[in-house]
Parts: sequence; C-alpha cells; structure tokens
Amino acid sequence: MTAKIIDGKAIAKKLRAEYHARVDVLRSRYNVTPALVVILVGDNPASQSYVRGKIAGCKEVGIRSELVELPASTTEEQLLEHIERLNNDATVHGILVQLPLPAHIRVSSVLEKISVEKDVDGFHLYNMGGLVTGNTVFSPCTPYGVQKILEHENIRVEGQNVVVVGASNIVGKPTALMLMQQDATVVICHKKTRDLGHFTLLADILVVAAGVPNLIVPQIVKTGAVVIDVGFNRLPDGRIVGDVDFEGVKEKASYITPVPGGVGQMTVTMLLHNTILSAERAATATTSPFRRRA
Ligand SMILES: NC(=O)C1=CN([C@@H]2O[C@H](COP(=O)(O)OP(=O)(O)OC[C@H]3O[C@@H](n4cnc5c(N)ncnc54)[C@H](OP(=O)(O)O)[C@@H]3O)[C@@H](O)[C@H]2O)C=CC1
Ligand SMILES: Nc1nc(=O)c2c([nH]1)NC[C@@H]1CN(c3ccc(C(=O)N[C@@H](CCC(=O)O)C(=O)O)cc3)C=[N+]21
Ligand SMILES: [Mg+2]
Repeated sequence: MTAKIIDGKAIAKKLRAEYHARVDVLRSRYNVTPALVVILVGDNPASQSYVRGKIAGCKEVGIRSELVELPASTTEEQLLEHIERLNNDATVHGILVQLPLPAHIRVSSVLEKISVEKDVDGFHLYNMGGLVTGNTVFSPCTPYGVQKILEHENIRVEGQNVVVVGASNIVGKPTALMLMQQDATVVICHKKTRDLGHFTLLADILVVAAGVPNLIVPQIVKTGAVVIDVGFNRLPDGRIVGDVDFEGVKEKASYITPVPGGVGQMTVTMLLHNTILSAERAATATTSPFRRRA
C-alpha cells in the first residue's frame, strides 16, 4: 500500500482564506481588528524562528500582531506585569508567551497569569483541565491542528485505536485527550514505554510527537494506518525531518503527513483561528467595551 500524502500546506491555505474572510467581517461589522501579542524572552534562535512564522501567519490573514521582545534577564515579576497590562488591554485578543523561558522564571506562574479569554495557545491550567471534560475556551494549537487534518481528510476517529507517541504537556497529552473526547481508544507511549512497537502496531491512527528522527519505522506500523508526524527535528546537515521514517512508512500507511508541509503548517493556522475566535467573542459579548459603545 502507498499512502496518501496529506498536504498540510494546502489545508492550511484553505483554512487561512476562511479566516481572512472572518477578519474582514469583524472589521466591517464591528470595527474590530483581531490582535495577537507574542512575548519572546531571551534569544533562543529556534524560538525566534517559530515566532517569525506566527507573526507572518497573522499578517497573511489580517490579524494585527505585536512582538514584545524582552531580554533573558527579565524577572518573573516584570514578565507578569507585561501580561497584566495586556490582559487589561481590550484591543488585544490573544497573548502568547513563547516557551521555553529562562530557568529563573516559573512557567506555571506565567501561563496562569494570562487571562483564560486570551489564552490562544491553550496552555493555561483552566484550558488544560477543560481538555479532560471537553470544555476548553481555546484548544491547544498543535493537537487542534492534528484534529483538523483528520477532519479534513474525513478520517473517522470514533472507535479507532489511536496511539500517541510522546506525552508532553503541549503535544502528546492534549492530543490524546482531544481524540479520547471523540471516542477513540487511546494509548499514550513515552520514553519509559517497554516495547514501543507492541503498542504502535495496534494503531489505526498513529500520532508521533517524540522529537526523535526515524523513531517510527515501517516494522512497527500497522498496514493501512493513518500516520500523523508531529516531530520537527533539524539534523546536523540542516535538513528538517519528523519522527517517522517517511520513505519507508509511506509504503505501509494509508495516510501520512510530511515534515515540513504537514502538521507544522496547521499549528500556526490554529493559533490564527484562536485569535480570531477570541476577537469574535469580544466583539459580540454584551459585556464587551465595543457593544457598550454601540
Ligand atoms: N509541528 C509542530 O507544530 C510542533 C512540533 N513539535 C515537535 O514535536 C516533537 C515533540 O515535541 P514536544 O512534545 O514539545 O517534546 P518533549 O521533548 O516535551 O516531549 C517528547 C515526548 O516524547 C517522549 N519520547 C522521547 N523519546 C522517546 C522514545 N524514544 N520513545 C517513546 N517516547 C519518547 C518523551 O517521553 P518522556 O515523557 O518519558 O520524557 C516525551 O513524552 C518535537 O520534534 C517538536 O519539535 C512540537 C510542537 C509543535
Ligand atoms: N515551547 C515550544 N514552543 C513551540 O512553539 C515549539 C516547541 N516548543 N518545540 C518545537 C516545536 C516545533 N514548532 C513548530 C512550529 C511551526 C512549524 C511550522 O510552521 N512548520 C512549517 C514550516 C517549516 C519551515 O519553516 O520549513 C512546516 O512544517 O511546513 C514547525 C514547528 C514549534 N515548537
Ligand atoms: Mg514527560
């Protein structure tokens, strides 16, 4: 079997066109321009690159974006003050603090400072907890992107065996919870999992987010499986690869996402979605400053 290669870029492009139209409606009907503020602390080159991608995505769909660049010496208190100011700024609909943060800043205190209504990354404890009950204010972008890919390809989740390789708070765990909410049978594997292949061979849908190139070889993939590769790894020679042996696994899977051009495209797109959704909520809520003026 040769897999259908899922074109994440094409799906993202189609969704971004829809989002652009929603931005136009917000502008014409409510005089609101969705706005995202990204806070970047320190000078991690990978973070700088991800942030550039997010800002470029905003521009593409008409979201106003602002980048707050702070030195690595920024104190936790100073960072919390920035967030406080942005929480209280009605013209800002989304606040994103790029991770990782310098070691002297507690990630949890920063994420929990962000107003849940502006937590477009979906990393606040409230949104994390909402994944358990299926009641998030915002879904985390990468898992949401995975879900959108499955939806777009009309891949049924209900009753399917889903195996998620990777158990991080930002990808593995929330992806597992979202797909469990859709009535999949879900297994999560991680570094301590004994005999990874024993579990991955059960997967109708295999989602891989471990950060290990070539972790998933054809021998541990079930024939006809849907393989979603979240991994994004830069090799010493500069090439970018996922966690899946793409050339090998594509001969065994029914669907596969490439890297780049797969899930990565959707992550940023879902951030744009969440920011627009936040602006739509603000514009239409009876308590919003805008409606009071109208
Ligand atoms: N395309 C996109 O938009 C995004 C891509 N990514 C990419 O996804 C990958 C994962 O990211 P992230 O979740 O942040 O990474 P983390 O390093 O936070 O988590 C990796 C997870 O994979 C597990 N793991 C590591 N090695 C193995 C192994 N050999 N077998 C089984 N499980 C293993 C770890 O287990 P343990 O818990 O035991 O340590 C951990 O749970 C990375 O390549 C990252 O670049 C991430 C975010 C967005
Ligand atoms: N705390 C934290 N925050 C992150 O945001 C984070 C992280 N850790 N760990 C690493 C991953 C990786 N990640 C990507 C984001 C966008 C693309 C993306 O846009 N990719 C496109 C373009 C790739 C390219 O530029 O060639 C694609 O795959 O086609 C990829 C990867 C965010 N990460
Ligand atoms: Mg862990």
